[in-house]
Amino acid sequence: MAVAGVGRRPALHQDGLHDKRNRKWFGGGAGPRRRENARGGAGPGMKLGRVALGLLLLAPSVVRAVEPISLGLALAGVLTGYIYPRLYCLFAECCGQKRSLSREALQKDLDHKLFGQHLAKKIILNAVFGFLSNPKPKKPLTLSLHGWTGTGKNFVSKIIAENIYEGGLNSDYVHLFVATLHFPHASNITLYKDQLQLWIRGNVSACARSVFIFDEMDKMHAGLIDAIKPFLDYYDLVDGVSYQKAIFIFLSNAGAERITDVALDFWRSGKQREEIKLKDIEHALSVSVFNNKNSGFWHSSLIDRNLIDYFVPFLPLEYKHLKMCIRVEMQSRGYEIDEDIVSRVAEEMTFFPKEERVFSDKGCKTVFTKLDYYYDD
Ligand SMILES: Nc1ncnc2c1ncn2[C@@H]1O[C@H](COP(=O)(O)OP(=O)(O)OP(=O)(O)O)[C@@H](O)[C@H]1O
Repeated sequence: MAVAGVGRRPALHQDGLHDKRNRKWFGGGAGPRRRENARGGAGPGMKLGRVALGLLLLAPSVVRAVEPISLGLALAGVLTGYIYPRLYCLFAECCGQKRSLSREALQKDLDHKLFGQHLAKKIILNAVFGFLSNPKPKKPLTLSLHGWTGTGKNFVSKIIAENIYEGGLNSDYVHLFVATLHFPHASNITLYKDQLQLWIRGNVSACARSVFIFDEMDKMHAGLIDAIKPFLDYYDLVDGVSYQKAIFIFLSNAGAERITDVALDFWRSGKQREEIKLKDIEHALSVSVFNNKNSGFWHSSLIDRNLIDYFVPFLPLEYKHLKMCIRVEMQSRGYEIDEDIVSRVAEEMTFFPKEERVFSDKGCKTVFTKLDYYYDD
């Protein structure tokens, strides 16, 4: 993943006004890197190719009139501008979708890897695949993932990224903003707003199918995220750029209490958590996020104007889910699954509410480090 301001950075497209503006990125040292050309996008090479192709298709009499050198040049144009980018994209990552993108692959990943999140699975599968299959979306896809720590929000973002781009989180077209890292100082909010707009504009200009992930939304200064409102709205173009194919994912712990209350009510009344429906949570979640000063969305116009497509609840994880996470980790380290160790690691975790001990305090986070204790050879 291109972590904004750290390591590989999102590209800043420089044209006109933006080229002359201050390009220093406050949140993380050096400024964003410029991408010269979006591979696979309709760059100048592709346009040249199309023009050349058009020339070749002209009436034979015209073609006959063209001397061999011009014809050769036109052919070269076709090769370099039209065929080469396509050949290139067979071997390297290009802006756009993964070649093998399929609903089945995304579903398989979610079914096999993500535990205890039936609502998130269903929403994400339908929302992401529906959006990617739509050749002309009216607005970018915006998903706001909410839930307790360690319940899989970052994990799902990774699965989404991997299903869109071969490089997953390491793709040049996937960008991560971390509130405490990139927007640490409340006094710089005006500057951050400018930077954020420039950065997103630059990357979407270079690749329409860019993915932006905003982690720690609950630590984002109120009002900052509203800077990107014009990009999330139903506009065909904003200053000549279309944002309609981009994907924005917001991650937050805000609203976790509300989600937990619903999950606990179901548990106490003896119902299966899988019986929880989106309608049991979604509205209350959006209202609570809107009214929460520490949500990053406090009185945000993104919610007010209905620009968030889905509020995705992540349910708190239970003992059985921790065991599933531990088994996966054992397998990935090449160990035989030892059910005795699985139970011992899971029992070391703390659970809430105090009396009933239903949900893991830290979700699946830290189970992996606890496992080290049993394999310290
Ligand atoms: N529901 C889940 N199913 C499978 N694995 C999970 C799940 N939740 C968490 N994990 C595992 O725990 C790790 C940490 O979870 P993750 O970073 O996704 O939590 P998070 O919800 O983003 O937490 P935070 O709110 O603290 O950022 C993941 O990389 C994954 O290995």
